[in-house]
Amino acid sequence: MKTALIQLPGLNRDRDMQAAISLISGAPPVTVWQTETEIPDVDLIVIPGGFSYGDYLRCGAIAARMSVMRAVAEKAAQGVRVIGVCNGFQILLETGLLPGALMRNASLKFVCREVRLSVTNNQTAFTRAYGAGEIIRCPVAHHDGNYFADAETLRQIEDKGQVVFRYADGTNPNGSVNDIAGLVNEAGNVLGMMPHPENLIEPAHGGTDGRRLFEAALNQLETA
Ligand SMILES: NC(=O)CC[C@H](N)C(=O)O
Repeated sequence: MKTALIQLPGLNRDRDMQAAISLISGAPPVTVWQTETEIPDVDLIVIPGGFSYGDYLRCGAIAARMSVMRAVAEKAAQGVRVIGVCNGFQILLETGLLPGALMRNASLKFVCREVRLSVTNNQTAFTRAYGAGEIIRCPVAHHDGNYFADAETLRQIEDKGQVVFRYADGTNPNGSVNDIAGLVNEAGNVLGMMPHPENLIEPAHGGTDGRRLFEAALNQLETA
């Protein structure tokens, strides 16, 4: 499996994502700079977290207008898997590849802590290695993670099972509606999530709950 990592000024989780992909797939991702208009032939595209363009205007708003995101949208339409984590999730929402928006945390403070997630749909390409309703640990670090969607959109994504991760055990760190921590598009090949699974990959991280997400996305389950 080949992976492309989208790079923009201000992202700071690119090295963590690179390390996770390399460890799990055995090959480092190719880095694709924001001004590129084409993405090489890959099976997975990752958009890491951070602070693209300093979070000016709205988190992810400027990044979403860079040419590389048009290329990501084209690949997504062809069925290529896409994962956006934290700022990557914000960029996917601003690009329109996922529905809804991420507002300022309800506390109006940056939160950096570990939360618990329940896997509310384990029938996707990204979550199929988890049990249904399994509770996993995952770190978060953001100030704009408060997921919101209008009532009609919310009804649709809930009815279609697009919500794949919810904050569990009262650990919702940001006020997200319905405790939504991560969701997929209708086709199921684009995942956006606020928590950072790339930071819980090897025992030195204090746990490995994020590992199975990448193993599933990279089709590495049989060798796991
Ligand atoms: N770790 C991150 O990706 C941070 C995301 C975003 N810039 C925020 O603070 O909300």
